[in-house]
Amino acid sequence: MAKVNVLFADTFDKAYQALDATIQRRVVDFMLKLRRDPDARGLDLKQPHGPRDKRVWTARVNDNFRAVLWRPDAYTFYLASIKPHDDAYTYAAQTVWNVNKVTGGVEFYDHDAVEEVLVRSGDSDPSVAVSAGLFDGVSDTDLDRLGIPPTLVPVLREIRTVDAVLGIADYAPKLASQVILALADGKTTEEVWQDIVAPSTADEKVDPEDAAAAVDRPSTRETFAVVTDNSEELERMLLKPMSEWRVFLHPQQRRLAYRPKARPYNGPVRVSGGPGTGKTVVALHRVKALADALPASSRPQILLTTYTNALADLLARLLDDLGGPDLTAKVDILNIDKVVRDVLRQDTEGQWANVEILGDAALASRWNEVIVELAVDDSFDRPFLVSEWEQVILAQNIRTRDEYFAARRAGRGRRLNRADRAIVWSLMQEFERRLDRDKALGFKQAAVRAADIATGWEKAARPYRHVVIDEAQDLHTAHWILLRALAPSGPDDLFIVGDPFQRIYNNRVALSSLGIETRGRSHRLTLNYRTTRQILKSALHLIDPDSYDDLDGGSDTLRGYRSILRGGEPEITGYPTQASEMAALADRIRRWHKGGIPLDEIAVIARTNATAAAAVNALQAAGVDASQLRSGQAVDHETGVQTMTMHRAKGLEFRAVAIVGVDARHVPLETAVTPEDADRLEHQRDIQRERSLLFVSATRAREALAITWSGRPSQFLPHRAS
Ligand SMILES: Nc1ncnc2c1ncn2[C@@H]1O[C@H](COP(=O)(O)OP(=O)(O)OP(=O)(O)O)[C@@H](O)[C@H]1O
Repeated sequence: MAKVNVLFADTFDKAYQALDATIQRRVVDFMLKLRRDPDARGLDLKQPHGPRDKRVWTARVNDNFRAVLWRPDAYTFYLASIKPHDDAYTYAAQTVWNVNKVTGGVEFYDHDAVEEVLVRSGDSDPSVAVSAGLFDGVSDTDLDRLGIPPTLVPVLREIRTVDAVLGIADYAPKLASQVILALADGKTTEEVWQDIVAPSTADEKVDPEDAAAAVDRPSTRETFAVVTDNSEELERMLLKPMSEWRVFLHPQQRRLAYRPKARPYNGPVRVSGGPGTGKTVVALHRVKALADALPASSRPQILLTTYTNALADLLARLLDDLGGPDLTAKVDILNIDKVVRDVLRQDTEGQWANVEILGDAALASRWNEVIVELAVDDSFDRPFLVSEWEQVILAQNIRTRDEYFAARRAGRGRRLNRADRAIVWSLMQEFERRLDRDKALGFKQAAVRAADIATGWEKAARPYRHVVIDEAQDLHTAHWILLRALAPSGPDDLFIVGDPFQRIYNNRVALSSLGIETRGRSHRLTLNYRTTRQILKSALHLIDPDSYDDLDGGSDTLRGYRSILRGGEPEITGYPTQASEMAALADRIRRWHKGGIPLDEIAVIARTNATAAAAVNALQAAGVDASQLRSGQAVDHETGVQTMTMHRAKGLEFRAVAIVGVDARHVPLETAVTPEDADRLEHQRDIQRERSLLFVSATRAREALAITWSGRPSQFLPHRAS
């Protein structure tokens, strides 16, 4: 018998999750049976009356339930849903299927449901429909070129209202939904082609009659997952809630992660994209693809790293979700500081194995000591010295006075003459001498030493074959040199994922200058899976999208960044006092909770620990369960509303987010911004970083967002705050 292909749609998965456990078991048996012998009698394949597509069937799962499927040829089955007997026949008759001419992907939709949207919105009522069609300016040829299924074109011609567009986007196939939303938003057909359609087009010429050839296309797999012969794996795919990211990838996500083995990446790859575009998802799937291709070995050959400990823990949990222990056994998942620490530990001959690594607070008090004891005047304050140390001395691994005098200080706003340099160098030298004396290092300094050690290793001694990096925008130059040295240069060596718009630490690099060449291997994701269109729009108002550089000295853009999710408008509100702001916060949270959002799916985010603590106190006093999530601490779902700083919120997501204390003193935080007259460039960068913090915070929200303040509003919200 020829190979049987059985695939199930994301809608099938949802219908499955609504069934009770005994029927779920029957469903898995049914799927496996269909795969083994599609002509088995018990399957009872029958066609509905008057179908829109003659290749649609229903099949028996048990006496009460039937599956709805498309059988374009004898051996190919696409499962759409599972429904009670009569509903299954009705639904089967209504569905329209096709292989998309542009993407080559199989897609389907419920045509009757789409027509009902037009009736409900009044758009199809001839007595009302006097206004112009919303898509009159787009020709049939263009709609065809943009991958709109032919049967949807007449429907689009009837649309007159935005309500109808939104309703139809809920039912249309994925690509068509994105295209019509973007056209309705006023994007030109060329923009829609470039930003939405082109990344999903098929690699080869598409034969719309050949549904079997479509099975493996990335755009088919955006909606359909392949049924394998492993019942456990199948149950895992169907069962886990929120599992979509594990199974249904955007064509671009799939192409990036599951590159054919025969065509490895010929060097480092860089993937960028706005918040919520599934960068972490791509990194996790990339790890899986690399791991699947590796033979079992005694120690992990893949390093998956990110900036903070909390994010590394999150990655470990997600990777386990994706592939279980077979996968995680092949991967070291470490935050960047642990990577540094691991390398230093291997320096058993040298002086670094047992060194103490100091955090920012400990370093700050040492700087203060040096300044008080040595500085002749106050022309170089601690913020200046810290950034000079990190951005110049450590970034260029400068060890001598001569090297410092010859150093490039590009990007540093304050010019230093020779006399200035002499003073700064003497302060630096003394600062480092004291650390040496105490056998201590700062975190970034530790990274420099670790990079020195690792770059000295023979190629064969490099511990990993593949390094996958998430949240790359926040790594320091020394981290990059270190990571570069951990895997030998070669195919599939580095996979780098990050978003410059979310840079919240003061590190910036040009990767190519560090021997990490990603030119020709840089990709950008644009479809947001997390956040509603309404929230995204508000979040985008918080930043200036034209002023962000990428990791390679170029500029990054959010062009094409979009969502197809829908929800309410964010609330952006000021209050006279902090007490009234907090009282409103408690009310808002009660409202969200009453609306069905569990407390632990609600986050309160503030710029400082103090404001976060004030929010926790106010909520507790108002009888709302809340706790503060500290840095390094994992989310505890037992403790009610999760309250945290903007830094801690990075990489997380919640159904509802309230950002509090967004006033003129705290956002941007006065103490975190270099005065403009002290250093204009540094000032601009600080402001941008503060903006990014607010942007990161707002984009953690999936369904509901509130931004509030008391007193004078933040300068980042001026036009709405008035
Ligand atoms: N193909 C997909 N199908 C369904 N959900 C997805 C898909 N890709 C990503 N998601 C979901 O979208 C959300 C954001 O994904 P992810 O965290 O990977 O994005 P990100 O780009 O790393 O975000 P950020 O930079 O804001 O931290 C998650 O809930 C994830 O499960």
